[in-house]
Amino acid sequence: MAPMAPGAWPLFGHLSFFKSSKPTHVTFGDMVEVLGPVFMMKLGSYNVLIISSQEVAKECFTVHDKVIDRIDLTASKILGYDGSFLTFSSCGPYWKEMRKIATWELFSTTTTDKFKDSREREVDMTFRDLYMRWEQEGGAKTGVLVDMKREFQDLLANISLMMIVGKRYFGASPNCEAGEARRCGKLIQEFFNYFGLYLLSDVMPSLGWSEWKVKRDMKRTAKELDQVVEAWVEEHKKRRDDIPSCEKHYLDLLIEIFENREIPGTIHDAHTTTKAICLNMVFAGSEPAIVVLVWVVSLLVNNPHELRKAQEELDQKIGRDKVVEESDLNDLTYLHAIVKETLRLYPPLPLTAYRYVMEDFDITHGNFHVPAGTQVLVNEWKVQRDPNFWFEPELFKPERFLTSEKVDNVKGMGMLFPFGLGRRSCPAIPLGMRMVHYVLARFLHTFDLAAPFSQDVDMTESNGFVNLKATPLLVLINPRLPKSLYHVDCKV
Ligand code: HEM
Repeated sequence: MAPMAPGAWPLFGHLSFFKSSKPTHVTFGDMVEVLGPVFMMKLGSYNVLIISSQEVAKECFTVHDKVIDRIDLTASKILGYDGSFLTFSSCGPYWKEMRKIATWELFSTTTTDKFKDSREREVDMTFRDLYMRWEQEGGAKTGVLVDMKREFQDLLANISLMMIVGKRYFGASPNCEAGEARRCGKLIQEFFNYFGLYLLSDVMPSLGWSEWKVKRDMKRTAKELDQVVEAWVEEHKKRRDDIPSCEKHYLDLLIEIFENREIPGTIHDAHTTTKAICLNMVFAGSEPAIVVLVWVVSLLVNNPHELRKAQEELDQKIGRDKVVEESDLNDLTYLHAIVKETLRLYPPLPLTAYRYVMEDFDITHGNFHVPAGTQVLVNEWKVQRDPNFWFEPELFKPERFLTSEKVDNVKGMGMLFPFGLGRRSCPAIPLGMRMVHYVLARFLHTFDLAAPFSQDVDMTESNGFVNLKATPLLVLINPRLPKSLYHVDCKV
C-alpha cells in the first residue's frame, strides 16, 4: 500500500485538511516532499489515494479506468434528481447513453457553433456597460476601476443560462422581472454552494444523521429549484412550434432528444430526465470558465510583457476597426498559449475528484496495491508544476506552448489535463474552450488593463471544489477601440 499520511484523527481521519483555509491541493502538494507522489489519506471511513505523478495518474485512468467509478454524493441525490446528472451518475448504461448524447450531440463543435449569438450578445452587453461606466466617470486617462471577478462571474453565468434556457438572471440587465432574477440567481448560487460542501454523510455515513438540518435545507432548495426548472421546460414546450431553429436553446434540444429516445437504465420519465440534464448543464457550464478567466487576467496584469504581446497579436490579426468574432479565434496562437499556461498553473478543478475503486489493482509495476473501496484524487495542480516535466514550473511562460508539440494537448494525452482524465473527463471541451478564448480575446482587444496603485494582483487561491481566486480582481480598464464598437447607441 502507498504510505499513509501522518496526523489522522480517530474517526475523522484527515478531514480537517479538506476543510482548512489553505487550499487542499497546496497542502497535499507540500506533503509530496515527505511522502512521495503517491500516498494515502483517511477521509472519515475511507482511504483516499492522492496521486501527484503524471505517469501514475495516466496509469490509473487508462489501464484501470474500467474499475473506477463515481462516488455517490448526498448533494447529487438530493439536488441532482436522485443521481441523474451525467456528472455524478455511476458508469452504467444510463451514464453511457448520456455520455454519448453529450459528446456527439450537445457539445460537438457544430452544436457549439449554434449558440454563438448568445455568447456574442452577452459579451457586447457587458462590455458596453463597462464602457458606459468609464464614460460616466469622465473618461479618465488612468481608467475606471472594476472588479473583473464579479464581471466575469455575471457574464459567464449569463452566457451559460442564455445558451441553455434563454434567461439572464445576473448583473444589471436581467431579461425578466428583477424579483424573479434575484430569486433564481440566489437559488442557483445556493445550489453551487451545496456541491462544494464536504458532508459527513459522504465520508462517515454512520454520522450522516447529524446533518439533518443541512439536508432539510438542501431539500428545500431542490424543491424550489425544481419549480424554476419546471417553468423553463413548460415555457420551452409551449413555444417550440413558434420559434425558428436559430432561436432555440439547449433546453429545446434536450426536450427533443428525450421525447424521442429510450434511455437505458433511467430511473425517471423523459420530462424529469430533461430537467436533470438541463440543471446539470447549469451546474457544470460556467464555474470552470470563470475560474480560468479570472486567473488569466490576473496573470496578464502581473506580466505586462505577455499582456502587450497578446494585444499586439489581436491588433495584427483583427485590427482595431472591428470586434473579434469567434471565427477569428483560430488565428490567435499566442492567446491560445496564454490560456494553456493558465490552465497549467491554475487548473480550475485542482483535485480531480469523486472517484472510487470498485476492484483491487496494483500500480507502479506492483509497488502499490490499491484495494477496492479506495477513493482516488489526482492533484492536477501539483502534477502540472512538476519540475521533472516543466522548465521553471512556477513561472508564467506562455511561450512554452509555442515550441513543444508534446505538451500541447489539453485532452489528457499530453502533459496537461485540466479537463480530467479517462472516461469521466469533460465531454464539453469545445464549448468550454470556446467560451474562454472568445471572452478573453474580446476583453483584451476591447480594453487596456493595469493594476491599480501599481501593485501586483493578489494571487491567493480559495479552498474549494474549484480554485477561484480568493480576493476580488481589481483592475483599471481603458477602452482601446472606437466608440461605435461598444454598441452604446444600440440595444443589444
Ligand atoms: C473551461 C471550462 C471547463 C473545464 C476546465 C472543465 C473541467 C472538467 C473536469 C476536470 C471534469 C472531470 C472531473 C472528473 O474527472 O471527475 C469535467 C467533467 C464534466 N464537465 Fe467540464 N469543464 C469545463 C466546461 C464544461 C462545460 C461548459 C460543460 C457543460 C455545459 C461541462 C460539462 C461537464 C460534464 C457533464 C462533466 C462530467 C462528465 C462525466 O462524468 O462523464 N464542462 N469538466
